[in-house]
Amino acid sequence: MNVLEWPSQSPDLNPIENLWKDLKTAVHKRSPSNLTELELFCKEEWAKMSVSRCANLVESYPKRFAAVIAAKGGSTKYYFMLYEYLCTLDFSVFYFLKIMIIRVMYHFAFTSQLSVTSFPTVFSSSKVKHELVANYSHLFWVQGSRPELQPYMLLAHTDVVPASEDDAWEVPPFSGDEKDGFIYGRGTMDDKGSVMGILAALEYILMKGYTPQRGFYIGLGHDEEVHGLNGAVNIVRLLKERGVKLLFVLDEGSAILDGILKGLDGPAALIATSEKGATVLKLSVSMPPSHASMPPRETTIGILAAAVKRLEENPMKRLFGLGPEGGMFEHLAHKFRFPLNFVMSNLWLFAPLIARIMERNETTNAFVRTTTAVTMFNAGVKENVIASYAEAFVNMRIHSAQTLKEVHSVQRWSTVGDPRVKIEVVYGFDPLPISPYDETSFGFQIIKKTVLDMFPSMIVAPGMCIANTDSRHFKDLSSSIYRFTPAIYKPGDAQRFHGINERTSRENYEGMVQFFFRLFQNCDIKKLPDVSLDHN
Ligand SMILES: CCCCCCCC/C=C\CCCCCCCC(=O)N[C@@H](CCSC)C(=O)O
Repeated sequence: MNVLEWPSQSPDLNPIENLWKDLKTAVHKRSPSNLTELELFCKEEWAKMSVSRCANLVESYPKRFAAVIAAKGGSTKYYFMLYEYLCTLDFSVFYFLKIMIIRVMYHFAFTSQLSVTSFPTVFSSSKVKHELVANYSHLFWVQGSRPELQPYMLLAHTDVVPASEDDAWEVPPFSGDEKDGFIYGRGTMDDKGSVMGILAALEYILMKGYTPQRGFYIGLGHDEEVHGLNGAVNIVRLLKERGVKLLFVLDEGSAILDGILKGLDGPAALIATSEKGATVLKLSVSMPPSHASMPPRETTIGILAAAVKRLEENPMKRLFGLGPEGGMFEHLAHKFRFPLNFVMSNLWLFAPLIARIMERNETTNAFVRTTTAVTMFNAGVKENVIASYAEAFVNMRIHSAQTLKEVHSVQRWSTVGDPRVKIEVVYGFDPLPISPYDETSFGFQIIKKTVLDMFPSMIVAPGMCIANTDSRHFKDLSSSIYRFTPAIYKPGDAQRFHGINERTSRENYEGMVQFFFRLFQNCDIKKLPDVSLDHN
């Protein structure tokens, strides 16, 4: 049998697309007025699909196949007929989002690539220029009607950290399955949710015929989890060559926290104005190998393990209140319950006390200090040979009030403290500058306005990103770099980043699409919101 290859998501060849169309037509005729009705009508109409209709679709397969060959693998009239038909429908936001959710699940389940057919308007609009950078990253330019307005840029990334099916996920990590209102899968939070949210919002706004006044870029990196050295760095290089300066940049890196900061009444949207620096150190110990029956008093493994233990037992000093987290807690102070509201309003006095409370929890500890995480330890080749070499990798995230140089010297001279342990710097960079967040800061105020448009009573405050993002490569293109995803995270969610059961709720995904949809329009407003009317 000859096996023919074609893209996994080729609607021209996929009979299910026609059935989707039938389903949409039938459901649309019944005008569902809420999600429950929509679900019910979908199920009822699906059950009515006839066997003969399916048989016809299978029989017409050779015709569609021939058309795809004639189009040299490109789109055929079959796909565009389907798409044009969909465009004639009067989509409600509800209905549109439902389709987008089906698309995002489909994307997670079946393809690792951005599909032209998932966002047909984006990829066919004359207002949008798309280019591949370093083969796999995507750069979109959405042209505005007023070229004199400075453009802004949205960032997200398509790559993810590994996930193993052996790690007790509730659903397979690359299934994209939905369970109890959550879409599960590696990348749903970090950061394919943002990729899909941005593109879905762009698709929708273009379908609506909205022409933005202010042009904007969208950069989707493919190697953020390994420093963005091919993706983000090359996007920056291209933009620099083209003389682009950005009004602001918005990337992942912070979110709406609900119940994560103890004592805070209600959720808070934290727009990170900076991110920590980082360094990775390699510690290693070498000695000649020997027989396990005559062990030396200390082995490579023992020496290194002791050094690693010293690192864990001697965390870097508390710096709470001396970086942008100080401003964050002062902004939030009045929303804390008594006596925390009083304490938070007087950080000059109470910062050391708060730091001791915050360091007890691993998420809040990250705001207090430069963190130290031993992430890899390799040694030994045979169970009866004394290992000649042991190495450990130490991943540190540098608090804004510290420098890379200072961190290196503390680790070298006081904590590792054993000349037999060789210390090499794998990489390192300083904490990022703090972006402005006063009432004249366009980017910050527009992101804030967009959050408040969606959640009018939300507390919005400047925050700090405790991890690292692609946006750090953009600091020569803009001094206003913000990290924020409009997703609501609750206790337990922080552990899903790079952990198991990464997931996004339907509400978070819908919120993401709505947020970017509104942001595109808010960036066209002529006057910044009057912050004196701000009730936060
Ligand atoms: C790291 C997760 C912390 C979760 C804290 C919860 C509070 C903040 C809420 C949400 C925002 C989290 C955004 C995290 C973005 C993580 C991006 C990332 O993983 N980047 C890599 C980059 C590797 S290159 C050095 C990283 O390891 O930092």
